[in-house]
Amino acid sequence: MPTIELDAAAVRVPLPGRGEREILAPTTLTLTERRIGVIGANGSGKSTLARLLNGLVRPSSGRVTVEDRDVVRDGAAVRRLVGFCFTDPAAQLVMPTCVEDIELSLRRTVKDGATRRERALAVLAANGLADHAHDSVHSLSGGQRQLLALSGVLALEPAIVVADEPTTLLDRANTRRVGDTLLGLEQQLVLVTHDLDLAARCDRVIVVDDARVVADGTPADSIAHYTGLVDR
Ligand SMILES: Nc1ncnc2c1ncn2[C@@H]1O[C@H](COP(=O)(O)OP(=O)(O)OP(=O)(O)O)[C@@H](O)[C@H]1O
Repeated sequence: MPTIELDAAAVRVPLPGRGEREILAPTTLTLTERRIGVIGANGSGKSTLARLLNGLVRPSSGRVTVEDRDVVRDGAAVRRLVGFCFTDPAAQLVMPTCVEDIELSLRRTVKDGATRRERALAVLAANGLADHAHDSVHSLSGGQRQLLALSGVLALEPAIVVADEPTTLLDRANTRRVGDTLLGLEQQLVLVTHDLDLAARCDRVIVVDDARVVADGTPADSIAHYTGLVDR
């Protein structure tokens, strides 16, 4: 599996007229497991941590590297390695039909139009969307839309997938479908989630509370720590 390293990486944002606020305290982690869950309360800093991993957020101090590439200095290389899946697929889906949306993802890497179409159809088929290739993105269910957004990320064959609450908008059946797809990926997965059943299926779970990592270990230990915080 790839290696993601945070070396005292912290994120601070300006508070107008009042200095700065730390939204992630200096954090040092080495992530090498296949499926890494990140859990914690609303506003605790999970998305900030996830966004550091592909340069969507830059560390205010410290360093983040992916396979020894610095997310700030080697941003383009890091974005090729790390695919990012958002909570709301609408943030990623912009073309009228499903196949066109995947083709858009592939526009830089596959120059020939016929090959691009072939590759896009294969990616849709691999994610159970073959029958919807020529359908409007808007005709899909919420779960199918999330799978389509994920397909667009997977089309680029990233070594790592970071998914930020990808099932939050989904019902139970679609949560299971999208969760099964993500947890079954061959790639390394960093999964930010409020779904403790999905977190329990990861190899390692990190708990974020009040802008810092407060637990990091087996799913059972980390989930117990988190529920202890909630019940406190
Ligand atoms: N660019 C920014 N400027 C100011 N504050 C920010 C910025 N980005 C995040 N924050 C604040 O930092 C805190 C942590 O945000 P973050 O999105 O990382 O939390 P989260 O754990 O992912 O929450 P949720 O579960 O609600 O998605 C929140 O209070 C948020 O309002």
